[in-house]
Amino acid sequence: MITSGDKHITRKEAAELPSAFDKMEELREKLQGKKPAVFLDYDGCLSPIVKDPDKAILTDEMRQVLQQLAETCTVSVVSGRDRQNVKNLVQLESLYYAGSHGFDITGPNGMQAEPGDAHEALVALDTAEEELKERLTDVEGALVERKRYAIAVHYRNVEDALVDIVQKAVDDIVNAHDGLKKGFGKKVLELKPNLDWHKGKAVLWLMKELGLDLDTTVPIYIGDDITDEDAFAALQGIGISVLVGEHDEKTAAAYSLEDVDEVKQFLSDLSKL
Ligand SMILES: O=P(O)(O)OC[C@H]1O[C@H](O[C@H]2O[C@H](CO)[C@@H](O)[C@H](O)[C@H]2O)[C@H](O)[C@@H](O)[C@@H]1O
Repeated sequence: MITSGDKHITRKEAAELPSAFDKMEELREKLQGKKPAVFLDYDGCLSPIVKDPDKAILTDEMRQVLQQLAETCTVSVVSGRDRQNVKNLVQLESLYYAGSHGFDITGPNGMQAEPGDAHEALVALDTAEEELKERLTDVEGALVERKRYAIAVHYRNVEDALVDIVQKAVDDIVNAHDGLKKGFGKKVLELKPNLDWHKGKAVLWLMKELGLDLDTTVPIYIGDDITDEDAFAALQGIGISVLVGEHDEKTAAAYSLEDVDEVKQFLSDLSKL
């Protein structure tokens, strides 16, 4: 039985985490007699962070590693991106995809679910999208990216002196819609449904839905961003969490990998365990 109830979460500085490669024996012991279920973030984990979100392409080598892994265990991509967008980037039918930070999930055999009950937020998201585009039309470099159940407002390509304008627009618009809340990421602000749902809940939901019991399965989550912390926290004490690189806050992950190349090597090693 998996629950996501309140539990004490330990957080560390990213620099304190041991490399997953240095702890392969420990990981092997955790997996003894059990199967992994692998949950992966996309940007910064499967594909490097780049200036243009449309250019965050998955390499053929990474696709091949994911394909091989999916032949040995359940693999899911849990992303802040739109679910269909991230599926188009990965292009593997055998994987599960949780998009919009876990609000929108599909998988093999026709699985389709919106377990966070975000449907009612669609009207507020539609209105906010229009308002943001209007407010930011003259801010060079600002990009409004609509996902089914979230809006990303990117400021990576906005000059420092203008970032305040982006932040103020997001604050004003999120405050005008009770049904929405603000989230943070790498050079991005997000407007999301104001609901108690996140990547961690989506991972636990998928495990339950797929009958992945902790007696037989070890969940492994790999991600690089603040939104992945909800999944690291959900798996603390019951699974294996790996932070890729670092972000601005302390982490609930237990192991680290440096970059996308290390993720690829780790996943390849995992499929051979
Ligand atoms: O949960 P993820 O799969 O990691 O998605 C998080 C956000 O990723 C994308 O934005 C980030 O990556 C872009 C491409 O490297 C980069 O340009 C941007 O600055 C990053 O914030 C994506 O565009 C967002 O929708 C996701 O929420």
